[in-house]
Amino acid sequence: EITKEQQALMKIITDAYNRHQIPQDVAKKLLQDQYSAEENFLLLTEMATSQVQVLVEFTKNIPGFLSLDREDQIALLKGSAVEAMFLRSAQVFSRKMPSGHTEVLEERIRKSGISEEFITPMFNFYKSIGELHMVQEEQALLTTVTILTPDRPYVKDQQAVERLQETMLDVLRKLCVLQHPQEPQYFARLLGRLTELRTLSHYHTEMLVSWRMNDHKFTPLLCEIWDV
Ligand SMILES: O=C(O)c1ccc2nc(N3C[C@H]4CCC[C@@H](C3)[C@@H]4OCc3c(-c4c(Cl)cccc4Cl)noc3C3CC3)sc2c1
Repeated sequence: EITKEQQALMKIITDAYNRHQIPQDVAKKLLQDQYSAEENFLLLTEMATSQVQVLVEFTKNIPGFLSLDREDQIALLKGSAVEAMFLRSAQVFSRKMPSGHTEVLEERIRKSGISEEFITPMFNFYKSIGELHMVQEEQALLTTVTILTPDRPYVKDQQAVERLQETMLDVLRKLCVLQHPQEPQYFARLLGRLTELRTLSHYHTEMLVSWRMNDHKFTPLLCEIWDV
């Protein structure tokens, strides 16, 4: 079962995950009433920028992350940002936000110049995450496992990242057994979502290319993290 230090590790990560959220005044902008494709893109850009800042702060709280090689830290963030943002935003869709953010967010994403071929897998993913009914510790640990993926481009010391990721996977595996005793395959299903995330990340690269071709502008932070 889960050891004392694994409990402590899980608490640090879950507290950090809950502490670092998009500021409510930014999220509330979803409810403003302009709904043009241009307006939606601008709003999504602002929210993605805020989400990246939140993600960087969360990542700095992952025990051991700041001891990694500095350039590897950057490579892990760049390589996992989209996947971590899909996971984080999946909670918005599965939590059925009381403030009605869910409906307007879906509406704005569907009407922001993203081709239908990417919209369908995107919302299928959101649905498949919702069906897992993850507890917040599982959400925080799954995001942490995604960030600590050793085979991202340009990572030099993959062993160091692998050691960290394995520590987190061990806690997540035990947590899944505890939280979902009737579902022995639950942990495997969670890891299956990480495969789906990689596919979405490839679609996302195409989304960026298509936005660029239509002369859409991104913020400096998004340009840096997504090399656009
Ligand atoms: O906690 C809340 O209340 C809350 C409410 C809404 C909300 N929307 C959030 N988003 C909206 C958007 C979709 C999820 C990831 C990003 C943050 C943001 O990304 C938009 C985006 C994406 C993107 C999309 Cl459309 C879907 C999934 C992931 C990404 Cl990165 N790609 O490029 C962009 C910008 C247009 C350049 S986080 C959040 C929290």
